[in-house]
Amino acid sequence: MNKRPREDEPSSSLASAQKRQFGAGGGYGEQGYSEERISAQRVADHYSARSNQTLEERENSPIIHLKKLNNWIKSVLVQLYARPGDCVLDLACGKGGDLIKWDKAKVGYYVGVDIAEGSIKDCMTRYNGDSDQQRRKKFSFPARLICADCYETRLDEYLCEDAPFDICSCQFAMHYSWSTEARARQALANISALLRPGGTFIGTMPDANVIIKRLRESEGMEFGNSVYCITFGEEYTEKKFPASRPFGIKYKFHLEDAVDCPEWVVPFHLFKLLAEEFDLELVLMKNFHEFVHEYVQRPEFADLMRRLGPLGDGRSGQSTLSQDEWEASYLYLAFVLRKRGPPPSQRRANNPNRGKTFLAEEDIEFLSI
Ligand SMILES: C[S@@+](CC[C@H](N)C(=O)[O-])C[C@H]1O[C@@H](n2cnc3c(N)ncnc32)[C@H](O)[C@@H]1O
Repeated sequence: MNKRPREDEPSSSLASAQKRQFGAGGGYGEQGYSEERISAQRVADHYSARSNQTLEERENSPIIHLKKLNNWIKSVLVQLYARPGDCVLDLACGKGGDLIKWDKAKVGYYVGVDIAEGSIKDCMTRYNGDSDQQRRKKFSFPARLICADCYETRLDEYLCEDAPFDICSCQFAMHYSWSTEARARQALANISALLRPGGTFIGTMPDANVIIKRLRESEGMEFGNSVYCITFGEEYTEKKFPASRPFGIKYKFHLEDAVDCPEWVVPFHLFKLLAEEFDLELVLMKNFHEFVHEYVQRPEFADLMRRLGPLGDGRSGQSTLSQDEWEASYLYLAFVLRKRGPPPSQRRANNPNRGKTFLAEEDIEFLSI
């Protein structure tokens, strides 16, 4: 297993960063604001355009084993932290790739939010049980699907009647909030306000330590392998990232058969500090390599690994995760945060009006900012 690199990317100074970003008068400049929207829209368009793959297309993907490994990691997080009957808030839910995981955890209610209209519609199809991939019974929990920018929209207000949620999940997407401090704050404000005290926030995102280390090791502004490529702009030629500007550090990320859009570096120690401001305390943070090594030791998760198949099942001739896919997985980390405060002594009664068990397109709620 690779060793963790030292923590040498942007360091803390939220206050000074805030002053720079907001200027004396506070608020966005006109230009910064529209740039942000344009970037968020680019991300949304990219994901919207990626339609649901058939089972065959998926199995032929050059990163099929990486996708399976990612699914194993998300399943472990869900199994560790979700409880039967839980109300789930899935931020940046995409095409609903985690619905089966939540169903296995026997959750009671699900709200999925994503900025990409195409993805949220695919999520609806999957939820209704008619997607090509699914071929399974319908899900047992009622659901609600919302198309919105989770990092701009006041979801705390919009979803206040559904709150509190027991668990919030944001898988492979928290870094899209880190383009400005205002967005990062809105993301955490939404999560904190909607979680109950003692509620859990689970997620996965790029590991800034690894990305910055790889950039510094590379000769130019680009690094990667046969499955991924990361490119930083010329403004970072010195490969220095001042502590005073920890937001908006953009790079281009290409992951074969999956991602091709701008992303932002999230210095994890700042993420942790900012989360604390919103009463979210760190429970766990592990790079994917460490996560795999640790949890595959547990018999129940080793068994799940065999069933999902990212590392093969030991039969000869079976393909497994390639070295390049394993290296790409090193770019990510998993985290768990807990909302401060004592959990309520009683779970709130389930509101029978919440969500539906079959969703039509008209049921998808569209929120503009
Ligand atoms: C890599 S996909 C992950 C999808 C899903 N969480 C999963 O693990 O399968 C990233 C998702 O983040 C969504 N996303 C990006 N920016 C967003 C934003 N500002 N608000 C809501 N969703 C966003 C994208 O549309 C996309 O569905």
